[in-house]
Amino acid sequence: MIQFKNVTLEYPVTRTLALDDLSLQVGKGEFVYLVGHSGAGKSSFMNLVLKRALPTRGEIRVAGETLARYRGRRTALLRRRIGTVFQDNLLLDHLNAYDNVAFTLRVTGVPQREWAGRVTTAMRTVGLEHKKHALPVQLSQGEQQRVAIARAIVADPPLLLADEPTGNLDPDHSREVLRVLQNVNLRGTTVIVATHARDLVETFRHRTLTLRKGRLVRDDPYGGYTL
Ligand SMILES: Nc1ncnc2c1ncn2[C@@H]1O[C@H](COP(=O)(O)OP(=O)(O)OP(=O)(O)O)[C@@H](O)[C@H]1O
Repeated sequence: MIQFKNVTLEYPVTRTLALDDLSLQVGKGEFVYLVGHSGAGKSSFMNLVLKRALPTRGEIRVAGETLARYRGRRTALLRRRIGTVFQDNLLLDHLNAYDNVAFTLRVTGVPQREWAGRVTTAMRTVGLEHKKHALPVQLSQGEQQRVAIARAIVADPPLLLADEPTGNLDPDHSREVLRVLQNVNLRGTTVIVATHARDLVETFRHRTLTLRKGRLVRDDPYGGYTL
């Protein structure tokens, strides 16, 4: 699903070396954690996969295709096929949970007759079918995070990128979110989770990639949190 070959990312203005000669592969259907100290390069990795940033050197392939060959509209289409759960993509305040989730279907061009069924399935996956009429302010942070996951998965993306999906959540809600992500993975979506949540990485074991100063220093198939 993802292949990085000797990828280096140096941010232009500050000349920060965010990723340094990174080579790795993530196969279809895998569940992978990305861990590392703050500034290790986790978000930069996600941004490269989404082509929000361009590598200074090296080659990136997503779903078998070289990202450098994607241009304009194709880049937009690629992004639409990748579900994202990021701290900064908040729910739209004026829309209820159902409409927030349906919004993804609108922008991905899914026919309207499929919306109700798909939204209901996604809301059920995150355990919030009964809250579909609630506005974001009427939901707890954990529930809002689960709606954000429902929104990310409703179009059945082959790949889901989650950057700190349990940031700001208490331990119970964090575990709930992790279970949801695992369910999504069991349904066939490749899931990559960048996180600082040691307890989750230790409890729900999956392959774990550790970055340190932009370098891959560990690739543990059985998981475990060692920075
Ligand atoms: N847009 C940018 N311009 C310049 N430097 C950046 C930019 N974004 C990130 N950096 C720098 O690149 C390095 C990697 O940052 P990145 O956000 O990828 O780390 P991270 O592992 O996601 O950190 P955190 O766990 O704190 O989110 C850091 O030194 C950071 O300061």
